[in-house]
Amino acid sequence: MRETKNKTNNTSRKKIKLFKAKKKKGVDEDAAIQYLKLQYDKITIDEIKTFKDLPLSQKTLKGLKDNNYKIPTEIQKQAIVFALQRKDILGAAKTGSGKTLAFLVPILENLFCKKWTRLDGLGALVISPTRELAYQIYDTLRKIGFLHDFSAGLIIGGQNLKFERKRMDQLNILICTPGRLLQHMDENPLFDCSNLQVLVLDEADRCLDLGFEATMNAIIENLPSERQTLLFSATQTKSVKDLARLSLSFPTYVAPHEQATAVTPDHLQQSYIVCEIDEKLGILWSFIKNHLKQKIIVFMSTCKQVKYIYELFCKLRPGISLLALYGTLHQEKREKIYQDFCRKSNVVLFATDLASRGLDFPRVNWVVQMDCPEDVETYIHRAGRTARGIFGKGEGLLMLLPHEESIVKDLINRKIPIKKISVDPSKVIAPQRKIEALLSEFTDLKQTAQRAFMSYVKSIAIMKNKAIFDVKKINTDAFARSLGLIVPPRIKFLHKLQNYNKNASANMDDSFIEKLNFGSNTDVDNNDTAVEFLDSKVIEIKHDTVSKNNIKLDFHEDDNSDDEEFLKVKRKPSKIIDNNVIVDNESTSKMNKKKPLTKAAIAKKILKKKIKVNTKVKFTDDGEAIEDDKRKMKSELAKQYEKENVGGIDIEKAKAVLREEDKFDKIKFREKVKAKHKEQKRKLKNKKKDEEGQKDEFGSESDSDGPDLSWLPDPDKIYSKNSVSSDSKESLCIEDDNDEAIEMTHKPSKRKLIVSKGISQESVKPSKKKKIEDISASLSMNEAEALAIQLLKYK
Ligand SMILES: Nc1ncnc2c1ncn2[C@@H]1O[C@H](COP(=O)(O)OP(=O)(O)OP(=O)(O)O)[C@@H](O)[C@H]1O
Repeated sequence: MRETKNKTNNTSRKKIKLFKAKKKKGVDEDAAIQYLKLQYDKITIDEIKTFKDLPLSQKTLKGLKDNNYKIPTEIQKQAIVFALQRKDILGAAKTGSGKTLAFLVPILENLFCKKWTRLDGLGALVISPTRELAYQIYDTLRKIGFLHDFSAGLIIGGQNLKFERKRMDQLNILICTPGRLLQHMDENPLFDCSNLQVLVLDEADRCLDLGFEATMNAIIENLPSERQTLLFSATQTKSVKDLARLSLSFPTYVAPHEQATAVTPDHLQQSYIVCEIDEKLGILWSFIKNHLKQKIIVFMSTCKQVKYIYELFCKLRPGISLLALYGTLHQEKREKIYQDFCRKSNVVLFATDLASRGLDFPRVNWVVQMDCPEDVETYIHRAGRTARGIFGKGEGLLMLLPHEESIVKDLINRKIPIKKISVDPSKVIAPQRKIEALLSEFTDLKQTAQRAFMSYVKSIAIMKNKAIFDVKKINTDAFARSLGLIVPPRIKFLHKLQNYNKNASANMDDSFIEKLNFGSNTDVDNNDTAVEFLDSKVIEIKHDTVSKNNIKLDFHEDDNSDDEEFLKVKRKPSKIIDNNVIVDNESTSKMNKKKPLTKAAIAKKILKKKIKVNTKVKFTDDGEAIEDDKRKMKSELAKQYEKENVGGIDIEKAKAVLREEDKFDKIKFREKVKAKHKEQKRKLKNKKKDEEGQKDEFGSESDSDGPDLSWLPDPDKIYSKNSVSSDSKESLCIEDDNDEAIEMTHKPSKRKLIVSKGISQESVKPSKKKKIEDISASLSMNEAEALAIQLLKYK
């Protein structure tokens, strides 16, 4: 009993302990939240040395500590404090300064203090302009928020929409790209943002620019107005219009580096070179060959350029891993390339501006901007892929064409310390002959080169800053040759431009280019003459005009290497219609739409070229040509036309020939009809004759040639009524599942002779039948049997 008692006592004690612990936890949490909230207004930013000095939950602090985040960066200190005070924030800080944590920590704390649960739905929304950046943010959130009980989701294009759909109502924190988010808002009934507490736009200026305008407007419309809004970017928007779109009237502007001497990271060494367009490829090749132990990102203007340079360099084998990241790649490939670049060291990543914003590739040594960036902002983001974090170091190299050098002024005006350097010509090796040989060997590569050429020229033509980007100043022939194209692809709009130049000495203004058609078709002429197989000896490019004052670009080798890389940003290219008005892609694409290419138009094009159409000849097994009478021309005019025909079609003559041929066809048709009628008449006559012959001498019709069996008794009179006449085969029509009528022949079931005591019931008269039934009913079994035997004998 005692034992039992003891046992009981133990159990109850345990239970009490458990209960108490739970209650304590809840009480502790409430108390902690109360305490934290009280601290929010008492924080002095200057006194914050470590994350512990911030009023953050234990769960968040542990998450930060476990990931080695101990000392907050300037933007983190300021933004976290203001965000905890529930202010809207406009955050601007240098690239790589830790803006991601500056918004993720407040999100966690906000929801934690509100004791957010799964049942409360979506509490925070983070929008990123690219999939890779969204993935990166999600990854950081998972790392620092692993102790919290919130559910987080990554919603980006290229993923399984069905999978995302089902789980949408279970998410508390959503990291997404604008397009995919809007898709869920529009189509997914489980998407509910009515309870949203925090909205974050990372790379806010990009999210709010023209490319995303319509999508973002639609998203913002659907969000509750009562929310906290945090905007972050290294190149923050201060546009009143943008802020009004987000209903931000008095956001707190947090820009810890505003007074800094440079807007770019302190340990980023930046330089630029000026070269001719046909020297670029050789310089890039030489640069890579001189930095085989480094991690490098090379930015180019278009996807097609990236594709070509990547494929070409892979074939040229520089002796370092090569990767390419651009938007037209499949999502899975993009993810793999991103991961590969993060993991690898000694690697070159060729990328478009998709990879220019936000991506945090570890230990990148060099950022090379092979093409002039669209604007200063793009330059800052591209260059910012290196020298990241507190101790990050890196170098940036910008390649400019002589007429693009004016951008340097803009860079310097925006506090970007950049120096001009020159290339040591003895170190530049352009594998020109090798490239040409490769292009003549691989047709696909040549086509890729042509596309790269076209896409670059077009990208320059549609740039809005005409003071820097001038398509007329590009030596397209030299550029094509440098890509390995011996015959430069013909670009229609450039041709028009040249003709215009020749014919009119009038001033060439930008409006002319703007009027030209920049449809998506690349008007590449495929009439390149075959490239001769040349000796693949490497040619050295001599640079005679190296300025003595310029610092020499040191193509040193360095063992220090690391790698990572990433994605591309989808941007709707803007087009200038006049100098002040920029219109987005959608509207311009409508304007630039070419006439639809119909079959008739294609045919006309071909005919114009006087192509002689092949004739089809059929042969017998013995190899003799079978003449097709139908296709033979009959009229003299047609025969003469056939003889004369040298290609193409003389429409008028062809019409006359057809009219002549038509006469012969009509005669032939009449003859055919006559013959048909004759045949029908003959058949009718024969049928009549046959019918007459089938009648016997008594004039009766016989069904068959067999013996006359008419004397036999009618079987219907012998068999029962239930049985079916042997002559009658029923045809049934049954509709099957496919609504097709199936004809079924009904065979009667086996006939059963129903004979009552040997007498056919049909053969018995009804009055007699009644009598027999009466008699048999009154008799016993034995009597009935005896009667039946007698009757049989009698019969
Ligand atoms: N407090 C910190 N202590 C140490 N490292 C940090 C800290 N905060 C951020 N980092 C690291 O710095 C790097 C850059 O951070 P993050 O990507 O957030 O920069 P960013 O300001 O968003 O850059 P960008 O403007 O290019 O988007 C990351 O590798 C991150 O892990």
